[in-house]
Amino acid sequence: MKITISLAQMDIHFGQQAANFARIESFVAQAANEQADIVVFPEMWNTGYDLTRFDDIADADGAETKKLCQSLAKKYHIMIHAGSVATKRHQQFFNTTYVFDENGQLLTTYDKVHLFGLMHEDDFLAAGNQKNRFEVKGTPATSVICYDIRFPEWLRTLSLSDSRIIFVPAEWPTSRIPQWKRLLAARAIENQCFVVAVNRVGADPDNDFGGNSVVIDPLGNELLTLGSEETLKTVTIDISETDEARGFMPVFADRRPDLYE
Ligand SMILES: NC(=O)CCC(=O)C(=O)O
Repeated sequence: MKITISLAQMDIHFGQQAANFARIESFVAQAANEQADIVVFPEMWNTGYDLTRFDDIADADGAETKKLCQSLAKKYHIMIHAGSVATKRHQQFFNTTYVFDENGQLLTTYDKVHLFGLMHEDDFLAAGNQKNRFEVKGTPATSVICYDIRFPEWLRTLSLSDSRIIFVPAEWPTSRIPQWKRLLAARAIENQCFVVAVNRVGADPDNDFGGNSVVIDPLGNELLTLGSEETLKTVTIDISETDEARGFMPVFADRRPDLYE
């Protein structure tokens, strides 16, 4: 099975949801024009980390995000991994991923599990506590968000449902891009799967963000690496490479979960 994936490495207007909503159609249209099966956006692309204003600007129950992405998915007949967006539910705020199929149907919802204290998420957001699993052209996949990649036990837990692709939307600062690359490669190698990671570019009042969105194969090779400019790039992956990696070295079968508690 081959899957064509577009990485929408966008800049984000700080706290301006309407402006960010207005920008995504051009990325979706370009991805569809490049025959992509799925287009992937970065973390919290609706507002950025304008945390103190979330009461005014976070998307209530993700309703606006869902309406927009469902209509774009249907219009361009393409799956949309909507990165993540700031959402509001029951008087709490979340950093939430939505994934839509090419008919606009919502396939999964995931709230970021590990909140990132260095960017004050834990002061403003509630943490998620649920796994997620969905399919891209019949291939099992899962999603985490940014800081989650520093928790290999969480990605392993998600991978045990036979995920062959791990998606990672991010707002990862420029100063730690070398760690971003190494962590993502390690997660791909140890889980013997593809990693599709989309970082934002540009800056907010506290950080510069370094792009370097990347698609990594199950052996840790970078198949596509973006620079630090706003852009969309497309690559095709071959899922049979995950079977080859797992057949050659049966890491999942060799696990000793009885010793891991
Ligand atoms: N938005 C984030 O979760 C950033 C995580 C990060 O920068 C890290 O170093 O981890």
